[in-house]
Amino acid sequence: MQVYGLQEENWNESALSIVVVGASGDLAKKKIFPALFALYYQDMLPNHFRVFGYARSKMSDEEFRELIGGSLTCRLSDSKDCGRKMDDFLSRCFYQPGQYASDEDFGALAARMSEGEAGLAAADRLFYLSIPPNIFTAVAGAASRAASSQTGWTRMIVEKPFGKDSESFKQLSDELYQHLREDQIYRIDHYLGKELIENLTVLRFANLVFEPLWSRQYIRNVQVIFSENFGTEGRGGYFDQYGIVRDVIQNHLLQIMALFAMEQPASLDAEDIRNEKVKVLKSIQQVRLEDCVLGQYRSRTTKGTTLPGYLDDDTVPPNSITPTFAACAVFVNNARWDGVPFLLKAGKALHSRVAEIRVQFRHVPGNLYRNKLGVDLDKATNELVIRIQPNEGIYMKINNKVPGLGLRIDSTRLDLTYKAKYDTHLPDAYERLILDCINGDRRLFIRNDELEVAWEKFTPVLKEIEQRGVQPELYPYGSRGPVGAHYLAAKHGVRWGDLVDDE
Ligand SMILES: NC(=O)C1=CN([C@@H]2O[C@H](COP(=O)(O)OP(=O)(O)OC[C@H]3O[C@@H](n4cnc5c(N)ncnc54)[C@H](OP(=O)(O)O)[C@@H]3O)[C@@H](O)[C@H]2O)C=CC1
Ligand SMILES: O=C1O[C@H](COP(=O)(O)O)[C@@H](O)[C@H](O)[C@H]1O
Repeated sequence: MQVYGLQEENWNESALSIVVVGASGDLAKKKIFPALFALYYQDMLPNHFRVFGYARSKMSDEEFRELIGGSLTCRLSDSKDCGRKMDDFLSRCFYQPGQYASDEDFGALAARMSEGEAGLAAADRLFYLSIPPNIFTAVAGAASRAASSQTGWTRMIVEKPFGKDSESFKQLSDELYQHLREDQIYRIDHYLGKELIENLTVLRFANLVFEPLWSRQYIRNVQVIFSENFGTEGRGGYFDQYGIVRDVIQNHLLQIMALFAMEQPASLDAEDIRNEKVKVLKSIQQVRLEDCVLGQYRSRTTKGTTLPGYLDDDTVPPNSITPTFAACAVFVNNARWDGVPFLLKAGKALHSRVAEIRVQFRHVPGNLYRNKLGVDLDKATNELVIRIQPNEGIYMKINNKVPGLGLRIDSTRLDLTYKAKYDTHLPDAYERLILDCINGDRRLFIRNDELEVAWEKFTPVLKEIEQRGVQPELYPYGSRGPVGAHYLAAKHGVRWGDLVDDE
């Protein structure tokens, strides 16, 4: 395996063509091209790399360069050479218009790719499917038939959503297997590419102090929290067909939970890690409707400005009951986690943008300092917070004597805030994941059986919600979400750590 960015001697041996299918779209512009430029800027791409945009929209190479040029930024600290590098990068970008199911059009793309591959020992081709899911299979078929590499590898990154339930997942999966082998499919969940998520296994398995505490014996509950302070703006059409459970909880939050709760893998090999994830996912109980709270944001007028409700989005059908907020209590039926609630909470149009994991520990038995800590024992227990974004960091809430005469105890933090400790920019998740795919590193991509189990756990409750037409509880735009989330937490003896910290 060639490891680009690390083994420079390999860089001249083969060509790399990266094809962004759906190049005219939102994700391509917002994330994929900026990530590719950031990799190029950091010299992580091989010498003979070229980028091809592919979509139905008609554009010349020049127009395409203009389109993506506007979204590239020189955000890296050493940006003095950035203008020149940007021009170099753009000169390696090309655009090929075409239909998604057309072998002929993908053949024309292949002919253009071949031009830059001539004379090199191997030509590797990476297709990033940044398109709506209803055309994944058509593209996989046409691209693999007409534009696969004959001398190197061909890989495809497939975006979410990967199905809507167990049945549609299986259909999509079977269809993709008609064109691609498992080792060619890179199912992306961009949360796995975030710095703090990569660090989760390091934190657990490289520190003696955590692993012994990582069980029902010491942990009271685990909270995986995602909140955004903006609504579906512009993506309502997509979002309404899926809802927040499918958009965020069944994938991003469940993946985080699996990494958090799995047993130690035999090695850092992708298959060993993914075997452990599948094992713990299988041990999760079916999610029950009585353990879920659903919400939908409504409009709110504040200081003379009206923030639109979900139903005010023109792309959302009138009277939609699609949830934009959900909190679910999930349980793992195994010896390590029996009885520990994992609370997964996600919402749009809330009061802040944050993603974090909160681990609340049990009370110290026979606590000597009980009367010094006040009556609120919830506030006096240790809590480990892994802040995924923004202001990435890890902190542990501990009880500490307030310095000075007398004996006053205070809850304070052992704090590792990344920007205070590390003078380096954190790579965007898409940078890391695209580079991993180029290097053939599958650890942070999702295997088919992981998704199969993930859908098994959520499909029954999603169907029940839809069949019963469960009405979401309304919450105002910019609020802390529906009150029902507090009742759900209280039912399981939990207080939301993010809301306590806000007080
Ligand atoms: N945008 C985001 O923030 C995120 C997106 N994703 C996923 O990434 C993928 C791409 O997302 P995004 O860029 O937002 O998608 P877009 O809706 O912007 O679609 C991408 C491109 O696909 C083509 N397209 C759109 N609709 C259709 C259609 N019905 N039939 C055929 N072609 C169509 C269009 O290109 P043209 O008309 O030129 O052919 C469009 O520019 C999706 O699977 C999405 O779920 C995942 C996480 C976040
Ligand atoms: O996958 C998705 O993620 C984004 C949030 O990603 P982030 O990296 O900006 O936190 C979310 O807005 C979107 O609805 C969802 O599809």
